[in-house]
Amino acid sequence: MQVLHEIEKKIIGVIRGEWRFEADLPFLTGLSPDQVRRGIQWLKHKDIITVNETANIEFRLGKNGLEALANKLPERRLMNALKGGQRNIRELKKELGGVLGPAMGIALREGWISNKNGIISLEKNVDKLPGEDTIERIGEGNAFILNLISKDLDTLRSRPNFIIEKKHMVHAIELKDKEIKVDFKTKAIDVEADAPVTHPARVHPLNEVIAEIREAFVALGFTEITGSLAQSSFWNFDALFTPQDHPAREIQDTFFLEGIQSSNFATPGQIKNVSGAHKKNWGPWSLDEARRTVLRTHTTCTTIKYLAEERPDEARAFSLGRVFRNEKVSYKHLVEFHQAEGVVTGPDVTLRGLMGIQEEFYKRIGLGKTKFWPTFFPYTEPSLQTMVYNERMGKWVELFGMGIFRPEVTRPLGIRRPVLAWGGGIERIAMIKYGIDDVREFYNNDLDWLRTAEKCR
Ligand SMILES: N[C@@H](Cc1ccccc1)C(=O)O
Repeated sequence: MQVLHEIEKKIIGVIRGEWRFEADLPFLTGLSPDQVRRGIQWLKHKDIITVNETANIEFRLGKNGLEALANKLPERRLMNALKGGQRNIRELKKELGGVLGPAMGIALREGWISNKNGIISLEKNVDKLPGEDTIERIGEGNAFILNLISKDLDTLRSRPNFIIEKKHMVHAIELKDKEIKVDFKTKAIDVEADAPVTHPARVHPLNEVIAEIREAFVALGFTEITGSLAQSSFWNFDALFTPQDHPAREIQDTFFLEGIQSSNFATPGQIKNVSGAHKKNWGPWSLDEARRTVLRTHTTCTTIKYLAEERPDEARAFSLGRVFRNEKVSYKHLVEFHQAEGVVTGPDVTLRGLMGIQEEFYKRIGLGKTKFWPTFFPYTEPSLQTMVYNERMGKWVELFGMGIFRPEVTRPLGIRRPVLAWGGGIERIAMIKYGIDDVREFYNNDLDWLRTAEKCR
């Protein structure tokens, strides 16, 4: 028993036992042409009906046809002119003008008239000349081939400008199984009906995760901050109390923009104070080194620049974006990837509070078991690392680095309140959520994967 939509039932109701033209179905069913079109598509897809397409030809009179309708066919006019007896061709020419030629051609060929040295006489009286019937039937309107006698029509079709033809495609609808049983009482929509698989546009899986992280931050009351991808070494390293001979500042870890020295990147006061902290701890400090432009190696440069510029008493801010590291590409490393970074400052922020925010944040982005581990960053003290348990791989993976900014970072920039900060790779989170083991998968543009990738919880 087929469960069908109301529209389908109405169509089946009128094609039981006989085929119908699609064009007649709106009248027969009371459906709109649009509903009929849809219903036919559904029924065809369900293999309940067959649709046969044929061409129907519509005929109208052309210029010469209309002229014949008004004044009769040229050969008829000629024969009428001969009814009273034979005539001289010159006289006829005066009377009939341009139509005399074609009229003589046909009438002579058919033996209706004869021509003896320019004297024309009628040989035979013909009641209905070929084509006269068709011209009458079409008249000034139009007609389909069913209403016409094809032999009569054909004589006119071969003459120029008598008949105009227009092709219409018509669809004849027929039931495949004449005995089909339709339940006329059941529900209107069959939610289990097969439907073709479609692949509507979707957001890239990585962008989906980025959007989700952004939403989690916003829900926790954070405001988004942004920064440029190219930065002075000053903001990427020096302001973050990273010594100028630190290994991270080596060419094999960082992409330097060759020959581009940053200028006006900080105020003289900021440069004086930051360099002061460096000199006090490690001796000589080079302004040229601080000027070297780098592709930012982390989003923490956006955080510190924001804090130095705004010096907020209280703030919750976050940034998301691309970072670059001169690393060998592998299943877990890309040279270009994304980081998420959060920062909180206020009169009474604490390390405990930082851990609380982390737990809330991970819960919101759907990560499971997490734990904290002590670690080291040049700019935070204490420093922690969160690890998240990857159920599928059965192992702990590093997630965010975090800590409280050292006074050597905050004091030179006039930041008075304690600052909590954390940051880490977005691809890593996305790998856990999408259950993939190779980070390169996000950038392979594998359509099959992009179409079917689903986040696992
Ligand atoms: N910038 C660190 C993370 C971090 C951010 C903020 C504070 C401490 C650590 C990284 O790249 O991994």
